[in-house]
Formats: sequence, structure tokens, C-alpha cells
Amino acid sequence: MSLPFAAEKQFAISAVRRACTLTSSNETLTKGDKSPVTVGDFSAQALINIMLHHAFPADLIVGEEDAADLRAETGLGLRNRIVELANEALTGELGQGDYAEWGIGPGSEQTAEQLMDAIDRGNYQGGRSGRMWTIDPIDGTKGFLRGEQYAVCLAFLVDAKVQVGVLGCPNLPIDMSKPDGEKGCLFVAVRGQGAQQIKLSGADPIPLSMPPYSPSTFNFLESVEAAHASLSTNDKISSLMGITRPPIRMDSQAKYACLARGDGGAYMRMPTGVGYREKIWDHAAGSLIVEESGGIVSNSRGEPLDFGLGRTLGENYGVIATVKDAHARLLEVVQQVTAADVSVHSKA
Ligand SMILES: Nc1ncnc2c1ncn2[C@@H]1O[C@H](COP(=O)(O)O)[C@@H](O)[C@H]1OP(=O)(O)O
Ligand SMILES: [Mg+2]
Ligand SMILES: [Mg+2]
Ligand SMILES: [Mg+2]
Repeated sequence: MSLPFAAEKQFAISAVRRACTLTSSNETLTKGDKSPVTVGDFSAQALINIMLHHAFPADLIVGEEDAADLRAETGLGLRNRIVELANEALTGELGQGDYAEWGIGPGSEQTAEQLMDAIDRGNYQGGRSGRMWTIDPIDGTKGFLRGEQYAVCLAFLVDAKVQVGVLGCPNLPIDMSKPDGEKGCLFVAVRGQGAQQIKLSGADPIPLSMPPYSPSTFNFLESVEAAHASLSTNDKISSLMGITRPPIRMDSQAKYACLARGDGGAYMRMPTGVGYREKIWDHAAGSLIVEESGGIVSNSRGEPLDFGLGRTLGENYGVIATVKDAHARLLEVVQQVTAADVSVHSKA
């Protein structure tokens, strides 16, 4: 008998690996919320949604992107590039663990209309019950555009609980002590079955386990973009905790992956107080990878993240994640700082 969610795990690895092959183009469009989106974001979501539609036709999808801008005349130039890129990825040769039944391999081309419909299948509003997938085709688009860290993120949830999480990090060194060495990692977790790092090429699985808390090496993993998280709140927490190592600034859920493998002590995402709500696709896969590596993920009140509220995590109390034996200590300091700072309590 196979382990629970073996099929979903195998699928998610295959889909994320394939999507990682096409996130190399950076032609950009600016979305309504002023954030950038590239042809890579659209084609990766189209690819994953087409594969999902073939593999698990009844499952619902919460995806970051939608095709409204592409359907508008102004998006035509990008649309042609997306059709080209997505089809290149769809029709690529089958590798180990890939199945033609998932709508991939030679001869699997789709029309522009079919690809836009596929992108829009990610429009599920989310909820508390049933099977659902959540996709961030490129997380950390700003990092991607800077040639730095980004991640292709896919998670599978049942009744609002993440069961499978996969992150593809094409620019992340396999070993942080060799920053100029081989790059390209895949992180995989299944609830109750642990987490692993695999090379993007598919080789060398390594089980992940976070090292115990050590005050002399403890530090924060935080955003590069000051608009995404309050770096000044982190500074206050850091000084109160007596942290001496500087924070590691990195875009995307690659931060969760780094935490899971022991590169950094805590993932810190304190709200900026402008009313932004965190999206489920920005935390689902990464949080499971951290939990399955021995960490705890919560908001700044110590409550677990709730993936059953819809497309967002609801009112924003931030996200903190660290190894089990450091969480209570970190939370205490976080609460000391937030109690003194009204901006982190502002309602969204
Ligand atoms: N104003 C904002 N506040 C917090 N997060 C944001 C904001 N705007 C975009 N994001 C999302 O924050 C995440 C990256 O944050 P960081 O890399 O700093 O951890 C991304 O998911 C990014 O979306 P996107 O997926 O479009 O890149
Ligand atoms: Mg985006
Ligand atoms: Mg994102
Ligand atoms: Mg994104």
C-alpha cells in the first residue's frame, strides 16, 4: 500500500519542476495592485493548472494570477509570448515520474484561449472543506526580476489543512556554504512524512531537520522589500532577543526553505500596518515544509495560520516561524514589541 497522498506528492513534484523550466523570461506587466507580473507567472500558472485539470479534474484551485489583463487588447504582445512559453513547457519530453495523462509531453500544445481558461481555473475563492490546491507560480516576482531568489509554490490542502507542499527554487544554492556552487533546489513535504530537499535535477534527496536553538547563531530571515514586512519591527525584536547575527534578506518562500534546512533561525514577517492581507499561496507550501522539518509556524499571537478563510489568511497578525524549542521564547519577545506598537494591530 502506498503512503497517504503519494499521488499528490508525485504530481506536485513533477508540476513544480516543469514550471521551473519556464520561469526564465522576465517580460513584465503591472497589475492593478501595482505589483509586477511576468510572462513567467502566467505561463507557469497555465501549465500547472492544465496538469491539475488532467490529473485531479475535480479539485479546486486557488491561484494568484488571472487572465483578465491578457484577455484585454493591451496584453496581446505578452499573450503571444505566454502561449509560446507555456507550450514549450507543456510539450517538453517526459522525465522520470511524469505521465502523458497529465496533459504533458510531445503533442500537448494548447491554444491561447485554452491557456487563458486554464489560468482562470485558479479563481476558486477558497474555503474550509474539501480538496484544494493553491499555487503561486512565481513567488517573489521582485526577486525574480532582480535575478535573485524566487520560488514556484504548490500546495495541496484537505479541509483547509496543508497535506503536501512543494517549493521550487531555481536560483537557490544547494549548499549555502557554497554560494557560487550548483543552484536549483526542490523542497517537498507531506504531513506526517517529513520534508526533503531534492536537486531540481531530481537527484540527491536530503531529509530536512532544523538544528536546535542556539543563541550564538540565531538570526532572522526577512523580506528584501520593506513594503512587504516591517523590517523595523524585526530590528526591535532582534535587539530585545539579544540577536547578534545580522538578518538574511531574501525574497519569496525560499526563506521558509532556508529555515527548514538550518540556514537562518526564524522566518519573520511582521505586518507593515497598511492593511495588506497575506495570501494563502504565499505560506501554504513553506509552512508545511518548516513544520515537517521540526518548526512551528504561527501568527504574532501564537495562533496557527488558518488556510480555511478564503484566498487570504484574514486579518494580518504577521507570520513567525522557528524551530520548536525557540518558538515560545521568540513569541514572548514578539508580543512585548507588538504590545508597544499599535501599528501592528491595525485592522485590515
Ligand atoms: N504590500 C505587500 N505586503 C506584503 N506582501 C506583499 C505585498 N505585495 C506583494 N506581496 C507579496 O509578498 C510576497 C513576497 O514577499 P517577500 O519576498 O518579501 O517575502 C510575494 O508573495 C508578493 O507577491 P508576488 O508573489 O507577486 O511576488
Ligand atoms: Mg504577484
Ligand atoms: Mg507570492
Ligand atoms: Mg506570485
